[in-house]
This record gives sequence, structure tokens and C-alpha cells, in this order.
Amino acid sequence: MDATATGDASAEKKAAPIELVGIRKQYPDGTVAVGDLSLEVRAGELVVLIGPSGCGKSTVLRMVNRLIEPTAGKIMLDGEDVTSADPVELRRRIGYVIQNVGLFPHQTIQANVGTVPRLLGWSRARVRQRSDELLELVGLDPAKFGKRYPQELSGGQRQRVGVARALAADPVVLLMDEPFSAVDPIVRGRLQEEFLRLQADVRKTIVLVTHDLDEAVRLGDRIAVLSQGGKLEQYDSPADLLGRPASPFVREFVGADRGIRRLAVTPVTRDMLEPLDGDNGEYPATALGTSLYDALATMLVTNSDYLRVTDGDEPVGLLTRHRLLSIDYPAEQ
Ligand SMILES: Nc1ncnc2c1ncn2[C@@H]1O[C@H](COP(=O)(O)OP(=O)(O)OP(=O)(O)O)[C@@H](O)[C@H]1O
Repeated sequence: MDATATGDASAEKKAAPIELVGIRKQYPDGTVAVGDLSLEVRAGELVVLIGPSGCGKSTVLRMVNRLIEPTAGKIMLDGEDVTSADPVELRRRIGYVIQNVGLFPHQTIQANVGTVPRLLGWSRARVRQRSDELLELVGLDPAKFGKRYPQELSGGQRQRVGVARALAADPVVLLMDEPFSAVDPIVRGRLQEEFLRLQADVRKTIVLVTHDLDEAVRLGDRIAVLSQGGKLEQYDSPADLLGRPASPFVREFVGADRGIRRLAVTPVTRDMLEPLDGDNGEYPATALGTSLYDALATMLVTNSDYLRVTDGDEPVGLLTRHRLLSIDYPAEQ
């Protein structure tokens, strides 16, 4: 996905912050899906909601675009209270991507992507141009895929069309409910990677629901862990969540292999390094900022207990395997 392919798309509307203030959803049968949740998401931030099945993740997401009406509380979008705004108008400002995408089967890919711009009354030429631009942005050649129908695409390709469609009217917020869970793990990994590149380019405010902790750690700027009734257990960066679980619930939820996951989100920094002794040219090199996970992989593959760490071309210190494996876990001391 080439940034230059965005054309008009890079002259985007700004992403908007969202704030949920004490939102609650109680169903007529008495079920409290979400009790009293407050959460703020900064403009351009990617926040992941995670938690056990039935804890209210999808309900939270669907209250933001008012597919579900909250029983109480306020939803602020870009500083404006939208709790009683016209839901249809609201949804034009908020893109929504769901599992299995929900593309219209009897419409071409191009028409699917152009759905909201068409509803907004854009000219045919502008809709077409926007659709081509978005398909290119998500890595699908419009000349090749534009005229196809959804069933003529793979699951991963359909998922990308779903993302393109959600971005078509240039929303200020993107809501994503398990967007990558319908595809196999290899395709999922690739889609996640492409999605991160896309997000670096468009910088939308994104709230993404998943039940997959690895996905949360990989994609989230911050992760909100919910327990039953939409109770917010912890809201933190991936590294802090894994390193400092705030409660027994979170500790259990992030599981025993959090040490490994934490290595993946912790970069090599100067304070971890021993001084260089001579030029240490014989040790394999790794760059400052590499994840500890990748650094450990290099040590294992090269059968070396030391790595020469560089900043650009300049060697700045030595990382030892012992130091790498004894990074502190404050919550466990
Ligand atoms: N119409 C309804 N009436 C009563 N309870 C409902 C209704 N719709 C949803 N619920 C309940 O609300 C709770 C939250 O549901 P929600 O779909 O938000 O959970 P979730 O965390 O997204 O779950 P999952 O990970 O399984 O998709 C669940 O206990 C569900 O049974």
C-alpha cells in the first residue's frame, strides 16, 4: 500500500477523539451488557477492546455508532455530545467493519466500496475515483478487482474491501468488530501488517474488538481489558498491560506466556546495554529499537550470548542474553 496512491485520500478529514462517559446498556430482560463504562480514545489512536465472550465488547462498539441505543451515559465525538444525534448522519462520520464484512453480494467491488459516497450524493465520476483510490490503498488493483463480485475474491481480499468501504467517505472514526477473525492465521498476520501500514498512513481514530490477545498486542496503541458487564479492568499500552497486570483477572487473562509477548513489544534501549569492550566486531549486530523478541531470536539462531547493538552505523553497546532474560516484571516482584 503505497502512500502516494492515496491521492485525495491523504488530504483527509482529521481523526476525532471519542469519549464514552458512564455508558450503560440494560436489555428489557434485565441483562446488563455494559454497566457503567467510561473510556476516552485520543484522535488518531488505535484502541483495542478485549475480554471474555459476552463481556460486552460488541455492545460498546455498537453504542458508539448507535446501532444499539445506550440506556444511560454520554458519547462525545470530537467534543460534541452525539448521544441523541441523528444515527444515520452519525454513521456517515463513523466507518464500521465487521467479521465476514457484509459486502453486498450482487454488487461489484467498486459499487460496494462506493456505497456511502453514493448515499452522500457524490457524482458518479467522484465515486468511481474514490473507489479506485481506496482499493489501491488497501492493496487491490482496481482494474483487476473493481468489476468482480464478492464471491470472486478470497476471504482476505474481501476483508480488505470491507476496510476500503469503511474508509470511503473519509470517516473521523473507524469501528472494527473482529475484522480479521474469519481468515486463516497466515492471512490474518498479513492483513494485520498491512493494516498497521495503512493506519500509519491514514491515522484514523480506531476502536477494534478482538478476542485474540496477540492481535491486541500487535495492533493496539492501548488495550482496554473488559470483564463481564463491560467493567474496565485495565486500560494501558500493550507493554504495560503485559508487564503490570492491574488485577488477578487481568493477570489470568493475559496468561502465562505474557513474558514472551512482552519481549515482542519491548524495544532494545540504551539502558539495557553493557559498555563495549574493544570493537566486539565478532558478535552479531542488532539495531537499537529492535524488539527483545527479535534480539533473542538472533541470539538463538547465531548461537551467541551477546549482540553488538548499533545506532545507525555506530556501535553503542552490548546486549547480553542474561540481561535480556532478566528484564523486570514489576507486578511480579
Ligand atoms: N437483545 C439482548 N437481550 C438480552 N441480552 C443481550 C441482548 N443482546 C446481547 N445481550 C447480552 O449482552 C452481553 C454482551 O454481549 P456482547 O455481544 O456485547 O458481548 P461480546 O463481549 O462482544 O461477546 P463475544 O466475544 O462473544 O462476541 C451478553 O451477555 C449477551 O448475551
